[in-house]
Amino acid sequence: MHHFTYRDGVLHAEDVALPRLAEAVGTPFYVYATATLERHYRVFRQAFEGLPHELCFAMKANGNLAVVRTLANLGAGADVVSAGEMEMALMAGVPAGRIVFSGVGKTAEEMARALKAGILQINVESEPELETLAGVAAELGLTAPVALRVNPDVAADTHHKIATGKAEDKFGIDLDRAPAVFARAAALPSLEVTGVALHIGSQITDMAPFAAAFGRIAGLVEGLKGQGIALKHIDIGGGLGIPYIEGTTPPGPAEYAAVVRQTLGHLGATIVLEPGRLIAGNAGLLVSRVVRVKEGTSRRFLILDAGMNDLLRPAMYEAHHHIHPVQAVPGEAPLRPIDVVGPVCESGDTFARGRLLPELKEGDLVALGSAGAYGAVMASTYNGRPLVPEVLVNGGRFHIVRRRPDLKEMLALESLPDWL
Ligand SMILES: Cc1ncc(COP(=O)(O)O)c(C=O)c1O
Ligand SMILES: N[C@@H](CCCC[NH3+])C(=O)O
Repeated sequence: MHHFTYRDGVLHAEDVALPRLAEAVGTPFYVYATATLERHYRVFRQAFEGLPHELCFAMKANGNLAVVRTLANLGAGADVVSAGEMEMALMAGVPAGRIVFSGVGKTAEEMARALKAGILQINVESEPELETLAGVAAELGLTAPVALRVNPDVAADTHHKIATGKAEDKFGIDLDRAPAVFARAAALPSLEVTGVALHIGSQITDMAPFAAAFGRIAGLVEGLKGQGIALKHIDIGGGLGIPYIEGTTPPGPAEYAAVVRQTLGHLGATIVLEPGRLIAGNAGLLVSRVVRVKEGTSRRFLILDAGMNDLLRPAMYEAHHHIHPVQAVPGEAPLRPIDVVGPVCESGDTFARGRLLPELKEGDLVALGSAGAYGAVMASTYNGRPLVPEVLVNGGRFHIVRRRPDLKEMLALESLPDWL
């Protein structure tokens, strides 16, 4: 069941011991477990069995080439939000016909690239975007497959920075404007209206907002049918939350799929799913080494070689990530509260405050859990720190999918003007 487990006294990713991996790759690094990715993908699809659907993995959660290839091999499509993500999806082997393109700020150039690639659908988020897309398609002599992203004005109980479905959020077309915009889209000859899209936020662990939003969309779809606009696709976005805290079990794909069946199942459309976090989140760890332990006057600090630039979520969303000592800890080992921090020069570079951990010392390895989604993709080189490697394990083997650049390579992107 679990693909990160203690064996022979140390934490393993599948059959690879993390200390061995750390030796080979150097710390910090991200590691992803193939078996977990595959299991999450299968469980999600099984929940929707019998309902026509297309699963487009949200690449913003994890754009690692080997992760996306693993999912593409199982039949996944991709939800992309930039030309860069689209090219990465194609490179990973996702067929163009399984790619949907979302986002409020697509440029005309990005639209043209998507149309030339022949993707499944462009999810348009505003009236001006619709007009631009119609123009781009007409100029290329192509027909753009379009879904309109609607804002259902539903509050999702999640961190305010990742809620997207309220009227005041920048995403989607207001529900009451939607019929008119659909009519306009249907009248534009370079567009083919294929569907409606929504996405109310991320890390949602309560099914009620999904039910409310899907119910509103069902009403819209029925109204449009009366208007003579039949939709092939209902793209319900992503957003299903995962357990970050060990031992908690938020509703999973089965409960989510039940809501989808109840609210949208009768409409006969293909449901497009865009899960990101649920597929990749608990399939990844960030492995880091203890640089030193500092006993302050008021607090104790465990200083890691990974920082907020490598895993931004705690600093940005006060997110909780489990911290696993890589060396197995005997059951009776005393636990003491300690602040787990990185080396970056900001107090926000804190992974956990007062976390109960066994005694750890310089050189020990720890693994930050649930780091497979919105981890490496949100990393930066802040404080002159190179992006860390990403490794995929599969059974007993591993592959470094992205290696650590050396400082020379990192600096090679910079140059000085000749007048300085
Ligand atoms: C349009 C869209 N689809 C899918 C996702 C993926 O969401 P999650 O990782 O929460 O499943 C997001 C991010 O929240 C999104 O903005
Ligand atoms: N980056 C966020 C999720 C954003 C979802 C994007 N729409 C997180 O780490 O939780």
